[in-house]
Amino acid sequence: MIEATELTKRYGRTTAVDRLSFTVRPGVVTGFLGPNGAGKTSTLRMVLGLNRPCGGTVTVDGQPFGDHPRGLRHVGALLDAHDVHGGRTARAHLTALAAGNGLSRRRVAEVLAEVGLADAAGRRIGGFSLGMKQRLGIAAALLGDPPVLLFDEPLNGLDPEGVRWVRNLFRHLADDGRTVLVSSHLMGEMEQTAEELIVIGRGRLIAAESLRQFAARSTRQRVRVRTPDPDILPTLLADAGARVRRELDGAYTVSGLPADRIGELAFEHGVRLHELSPHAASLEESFMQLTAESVEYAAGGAR
Ligand SMILES: Nc1ncnc2c1ncn2[C@@H]1O[C@H](COP(=O)(O)OP(=O)(O)OP(=O)(O)O)[C@@H](O)[C@H]1O
Repeated sequence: MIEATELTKRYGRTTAVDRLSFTVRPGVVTGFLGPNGAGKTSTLRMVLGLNRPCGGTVTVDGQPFGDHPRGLRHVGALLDAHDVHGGRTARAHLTALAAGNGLSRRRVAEVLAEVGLADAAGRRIGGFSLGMKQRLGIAAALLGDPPVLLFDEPLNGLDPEGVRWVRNLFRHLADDGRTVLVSSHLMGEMEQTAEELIVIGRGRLIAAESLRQFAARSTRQRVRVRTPDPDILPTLLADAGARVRRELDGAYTVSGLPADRIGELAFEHGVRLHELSPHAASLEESFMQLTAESVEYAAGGAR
């Protein structure tokens, strides 16, 4: 279990993590979500004791990570897949890590096979694709067979087969009773990966709940309407409290009124409709709405 309490990190005048409190439970995959610059990496680095918090605490199974004598056997982490010595082979890289943590060479061979890099074990990492580096980083995280695993943007650079493999791996690790925390800036990536979510923006907690709860809370309906009487309908809907946006193809996207009410209003006023179709907002859209306020750099310039 990972527990953060009022965790805070400032870099000069930038507050990267702002009194953040959350709990990550074992046995489920937890997605750590936030737009670019939200403070995910800073938080993970504090969990691992690589950065010192300016305030608050974070513990892994009740202790600050630095106090755990077992290192890689307790927490495995993939932070930056590029942070490896390109001149080394995959096997040499993992063997050095294993030696530093009292782990066997046999374990190196096992994890190389587990991540699908057995055939590339003797190749220099400098020639690896990003996807292969991600696999190597995951192998390093698994090396000590730890009960707690952290992955920072592990799906970056993976092809669809790789993404499916990683999702299955995370699910199996969680099913074994491990604590698995996976960061991403894309809700779409987490939709099929995580059961629990911790959503942050500008270093602050926005939501901590199950994916199902998040979906139920944030799904908003929009209705697409087409009419050959465009002079009447938009005003009618706006007067009834809806927000109406005209699309490039001439249709209207209406939010704030259910489809049946729109149909009734049109009928009552003799407006012909050629289309009336409700659409649930995707989780990605809901996430974007929820975090819109906290996006550090939005299109159109920094805020
Ligand atoms: N070493 C540092 N020195 C100064 N500012 C930093 C440093 N590390 C991070 N920051 C700033 O802290 C904020 C949070 O960054 P962080 O990398 O933790 O976010 P993130 O959610 O991981 O973002 P991304 O998805 O872009 O990796 C950003 O404003 C970033 O510019």
